[in-house]
Amino acid sequence: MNGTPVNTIPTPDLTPQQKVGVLIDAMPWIEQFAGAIVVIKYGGNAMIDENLKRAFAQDIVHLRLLGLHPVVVHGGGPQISGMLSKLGIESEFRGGLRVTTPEAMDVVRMVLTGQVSRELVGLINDHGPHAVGLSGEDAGMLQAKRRHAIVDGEAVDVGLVGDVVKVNPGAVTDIIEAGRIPVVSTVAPDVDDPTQVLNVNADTAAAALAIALRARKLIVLTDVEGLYSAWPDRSSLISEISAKELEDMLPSLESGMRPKMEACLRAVRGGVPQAHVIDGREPHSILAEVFTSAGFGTMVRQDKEVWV
Ligand SMILES: Nc1ncnc2c1ncn2[C@@H]1O[C@H](COP(=O)(O)OP(=O)(O)O)[C@@H](O)[C@H]1O
Ligand SMILES: CC(=O)N[C@@H](CCC(=O)OP(=O)(O)O)C(=O)O
Repeated sequence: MNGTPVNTIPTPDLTPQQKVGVLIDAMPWIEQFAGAIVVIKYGGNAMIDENLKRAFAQDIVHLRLLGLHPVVVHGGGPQISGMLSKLGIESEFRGGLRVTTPEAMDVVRMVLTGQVSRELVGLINDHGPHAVGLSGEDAGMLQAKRRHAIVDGEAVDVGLVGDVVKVNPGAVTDIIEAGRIPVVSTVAPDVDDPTQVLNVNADTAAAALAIALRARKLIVLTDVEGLYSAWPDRSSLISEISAKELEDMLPSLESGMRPKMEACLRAVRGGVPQAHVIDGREPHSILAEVFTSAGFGTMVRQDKEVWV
């Protein structure tokens, strides 16, 4: 860490007393999360403009400077779709997962590891030599098994799409222990044929990594305020939901929200105390989530313990 100041965004016109108040309010949270691993999934739909991407990179560096260990797992769905259409390769989603042909898989891998990861690593490293990019293929970090999508209750073949079945977090913990910030792309070798790589939904991979790293939080940044109980009715935002309640709700969820909320459920059932879905279109939403008591978006919590 070189301690370079990263607050390049002008602060609103607060009095010195108000500024101190903000700092004092944040102190208990800074203390509570010092040393904690927090996995942050940055969805492609939240990477909508340059200022937002820069604010995201700043927040990640702020977390590190405040003593947390952020691990970034990035998506890139819209960026992959853009490249596929530029190359004239057809692509469609079934049950929130991309139908991935061998031809599309080459593009998925190229865009995630060669484009989106490089850009995020570069933006974080504008603040110092913090970020290291790696993919599920590096140092045997992820192994995946081919999976189906579920559409109207039926299993549907989506090609070279995998679900994470094994995580070896050694490479990530090495980077964390060196004080740096891992930035993970979610392609992974097929456990049944290691010469084949599979396309892993980034929410799914983030959850698996959060469990393996015993993260204190999984934070998923997307392009809505959180989970709505009656989408698209925007008055139905859920601020908090238990794992059991979410499990009951899952079959009714559609499009990208299904894998996202499955991932949150998987994370909390796997021991991560909290999973959050927050609006990545709001600058500095990560800091608001971690360091304020008001919270932000939708929090998925573990089921309350039942005492008998
Ligand atoms: N119940 C719901 N609550 C919120 N968003 C929903 C819901 N159902 C479907 N969606 C859709 O899911 C989208 C987020 O998923 P996705 O597009 O895959 O995002 P990302 O790229 O961040 O992973 C939202 O933009 C919204 O259109
Ligand atoms: C299997 C599958 O659907 N993989 C995703 C991987 C990228 C991703 O998850 O990106 P977002 O987080 O931006 O949606 C895809 O091909 O789009």
